[in-house]
Order: sequence, then C-alpha cells, then structure tokens
Amino acid sequence: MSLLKAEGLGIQFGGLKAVDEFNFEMDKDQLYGLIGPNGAGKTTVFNLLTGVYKPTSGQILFDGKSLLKMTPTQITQLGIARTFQNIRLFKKMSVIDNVKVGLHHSQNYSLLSSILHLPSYFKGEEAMQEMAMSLLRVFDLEKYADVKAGNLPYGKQRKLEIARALATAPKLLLLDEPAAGMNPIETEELMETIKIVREKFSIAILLIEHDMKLVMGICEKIAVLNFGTVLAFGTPDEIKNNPDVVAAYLGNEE
Ligand SMILES: Nc1ncnc2c1ncn2[C@@H]1O[C@H](COP(=O)(O)OP(=O)(O)OP(=O)(O)O)[C@@H](O)[C@H]1O
Repeated sequence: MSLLKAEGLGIQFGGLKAVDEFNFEMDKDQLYGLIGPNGAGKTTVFNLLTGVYKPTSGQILFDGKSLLKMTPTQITQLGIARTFQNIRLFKKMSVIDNVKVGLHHSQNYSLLSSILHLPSYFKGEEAMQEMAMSLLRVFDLEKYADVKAGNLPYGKQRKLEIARALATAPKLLLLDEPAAGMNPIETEELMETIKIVREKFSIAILLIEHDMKLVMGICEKIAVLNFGTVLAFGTPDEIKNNPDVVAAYLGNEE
C-alpha cells in the first residue's frame, strides 16, 4: 500500500482548473520532487493534501485512509507536515518555542523520542525542552534557542520551519520551495540537511522547488506539473531529457 495516493484530484477556482486529474503516488521513505512553471498548481496540490482546500473531484488516500473529510489539524495528526512558500513562523516567539508549538500538535512523542535517542526518564516539560533542543541541534540552531524567530537570518528561519514541521513526527513532509531566497551556499547546506532529515527520521519528503540543481541533486523521482496536471513523471535524468518538459518551461520563459 502506498503512503500517499492521489487519484483524479481536481479543484476549480471560478472557471480556472488549478489542479485537474492529478494522479500521484509515493511510498514511505521516498524523496520526490514536484516541479512546474509558475502557476502550474504546485502549492494548490499541497493545500489539497493538507486539507486547506477541499477538492472538487478525486480522492486522497494517506496510509489507506481518505483525507477528504479531515480537517488540517486531523491531517497533521495523521502524519502530514508542511512548510510554506512564505515563511510562517511565530516571529515574536523564541526559536525553541516555535518548535514546542509543533510538539504540542504531535500525537507521537514516543516515536520522536526514540528517533532523537532521548532517555525515557525525561517527562513533561523537561521532555518537551529536550526534544525541542534535539530538533534544533539537527539543524545547527541550538545556539539560537532563545532568540526571537523573526530575528534569525532568512536561511535559518527556513530551517526552523522544517524543524517545527518535524516536531509533529510526520510520516510525510511537504516542503514548499525551501530554497527560495537562499544564496547558493545556503542552498547547498539545505540539500545536505534534507538528506540528513530523511535518513534520521525515515520519512517521505515531497519537495516543491524551482532550484533545479537542488531538485535534480536529491530527488529520486520528479513529477512535473503543467496546467494543474502531471505532464511527466520519472527520474531526474528522464525529466531533464523529456521534450514535453523542456517545451513547458520554455513556453513559460523559465
Ligand atoms: N484561492 C485561490 N483562488 C483563486 N485562484 C487560486 C487560488 N489558489 C490558487 N489559485 C490559482 O491557481 C493557479 C495555481 O496556483 P499555485 O499557487 O498552486 O501555482 P504554483 O505552481 O504553486 O505556482 P508558483 O510556482 O508561482 O508558486 C494559479 O493560477 C493561481 O492564481
């Protein structure tokens, strides 16, 4: 059984079919990319998968369960976490408190504890503090624990968003343009971080990204979206050499 399966998924805004007959499947532990020209429908797919939008057609199964009637909170609790294209941290709260907000939404402390190798004698607030610090350590952010999130440099805010998403102990992590606004060095670092996260947490990751070097460098398979529908699906090499994909991008002057 696939971890995630979208069948004939569609949503319409007025006359615009933002996502149309979207079919997609991924298994546990896979790292896939979702790319496509501006306005192709990528973020809308994330909004459908996380219950922010309700589809006008189709089905979404996660771990065999339909997500259609679930609220975004229920979907998070079932195991899908995300980050946003425009960073959405609690900017006036400290870095560590941002992670704790994620932990409060987690139904799976024991799983997270064992992933982070925390001793079982930590309880309550102490356990929460240790878990949050361990997550910050994964992203090299522990020294910023007490800094206001809004005062972190941009690249580190992006990392903090991923740390907060991981605090919910997801099975699937959706990253919406994590490298947006990063310089090449930060992007390189982010690539390494994503690889570490995937191995350490054994989760599936679906990544929307315009930075082709990042997508091609880390994704096993890539789905290309154009006008809301999957134009191509394959390995980075297959996608690079697909004439339809090249035409879709050139048509949009990207
Ligand atoms: N809530 C909404 N109401 C009306 N139209 C919407 C809404 N959300 C998205 N759209 C439209 O749906 C289309 C797909 O948008 P979406 O943001 O999913 O594209 P995208 O592939 O993520 O683009 P980008 O790479 O620029 O972020 C666009 O034409 C967009 O204007």
